[in-house]
Amino acid sequence: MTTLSLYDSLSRSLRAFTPLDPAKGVRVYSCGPTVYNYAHVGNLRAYVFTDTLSRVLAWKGHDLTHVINITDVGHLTSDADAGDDKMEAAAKRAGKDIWAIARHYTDAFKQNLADLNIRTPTHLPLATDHIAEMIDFAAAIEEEHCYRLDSGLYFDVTTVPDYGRLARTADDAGESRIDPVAGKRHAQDFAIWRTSAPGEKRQMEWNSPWGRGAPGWHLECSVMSKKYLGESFDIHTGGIDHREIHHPNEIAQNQAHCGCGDTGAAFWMHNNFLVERAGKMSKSSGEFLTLQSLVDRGFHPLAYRMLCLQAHYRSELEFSWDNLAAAQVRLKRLVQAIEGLRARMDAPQKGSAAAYREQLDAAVSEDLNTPKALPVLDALIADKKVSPADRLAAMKDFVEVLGLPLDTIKREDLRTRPASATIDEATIAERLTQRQEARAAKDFAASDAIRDELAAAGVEVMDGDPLGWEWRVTAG
Ligand SMILES: Nc1ncnc2c1ncn2[C@@H]1O[C@H](COP(=O)(O)OP(=O)(O)OP(=O)(O)O)[C@@H](O)[C@H]1O
Ligand SMILES: [Zn+2]
Repeated sequence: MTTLSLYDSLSRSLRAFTPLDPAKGVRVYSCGPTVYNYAHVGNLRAYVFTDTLSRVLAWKGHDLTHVINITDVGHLTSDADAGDDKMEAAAKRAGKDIWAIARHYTDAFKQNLADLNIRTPTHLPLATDHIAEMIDFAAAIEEEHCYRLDSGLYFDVTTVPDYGRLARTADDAGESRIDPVAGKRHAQDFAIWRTSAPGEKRQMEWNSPWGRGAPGWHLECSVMSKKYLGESFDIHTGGIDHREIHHPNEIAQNQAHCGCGDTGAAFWMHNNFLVERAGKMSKSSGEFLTLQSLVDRGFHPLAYRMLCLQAHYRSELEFSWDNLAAAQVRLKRLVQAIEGLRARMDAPQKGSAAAYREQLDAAVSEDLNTPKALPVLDALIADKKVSPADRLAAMKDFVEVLGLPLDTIKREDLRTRPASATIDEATIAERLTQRQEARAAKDFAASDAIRDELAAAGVEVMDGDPLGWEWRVTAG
């Protein structure tokens, strides 16, 4: 197979990937969701990306350990040291038990992963299950790297070499984004333990050598990556917002803890944003799209996966309903073509499909270039010089690598009804049969009446549709 090259944000270059310690397989850590709300589809782009990464690694024969953590404490409303804990703020707003909120959104996140055919990571650890280890980690670096303030234990970023090398904004403009905390030695110093203010009522707090309080968000990832993957592991991922503050701070803690220059991961990889016309999709800004809201509009979750795969993970991707609809059509065309191949399995053997596997390998080995791999799949499915059976066999590699379950998904699965539709599939099928009968009997008044009835229920009849779709829902 071709050597895999991956873009490392720290060296700002494409580098050939080889496992740090082949005996340990490949170890990957991905910053997980903050479970104070549903993940928006932008957040989910980050996990489609990590899933592509882990699928490519597994396909190339690596034994993978993948961690996605659940941030159920510590992430403040600003990535810098200011604001409320996002979890506490959400619980207060909803007047609910914070643990119930965390559980609810964690379950919803797991469902999102399943719906997008994202492989279940090896570990999905909760930050709140690792408080004792976080306290140990902080205690171990306290003397040489930290100082105490009334508001908590702070990390002095000048105690490690090259702080902020990862960030693109480690200049004056960047620093100004960090809100001041009284007494901090340097603007970029950050809390690794936040002590509850006198009179502050937190639902989640723990005793520590620095008073009752909660861990800092950056500390969690250093502790959980070290626990599940070791002090040095292969790849750390996150969205590009993490390149600026969260990951530089994780790196600083890792360097402090190992007492060496090691940043923790051999590769630091970042996916670009899903944006809307108005800008980055963001949970904190209030309005955002969940996977369920796409389903409610009649889209299959895998249409969203297809949309993600059509863009390179390091490019910005613009979300629009038209783009999503086009991705769903592309998926439908593939599924329809594959159903056609399945009907012709006894056709005689012809040329070989081996070249397609090589082209797939070449595309994804080039920093996971999925937009380049998709046309290879189209070409394979359409190649009349290869027998249908061989095309279907060769397709399995694409299924594995791209995570589109083309071997099991059916056309009907892709015909999702919007939640607002007032009619079910069986009724639609029944009406369409009656309409065909009316047309056969040249009773066009009856046939038109049925079409109008369906239109009123949000279903458009598609006569002569080349995809053989018969009907579709009108955007509801
Ligand atoms: N619009 C986006 N496009 C792609 N990835 C994103 C986007 N927004 C956030 N991410 C990534 O999603 C992952 C989960 O982030 P997390 O749940 O902590 O988001 P958040 O900071 O609470 O949400 P937001 O930034 O939307 O307020 C992170 O890797 C983050 O970098
Ligand atoms: Zn993290």
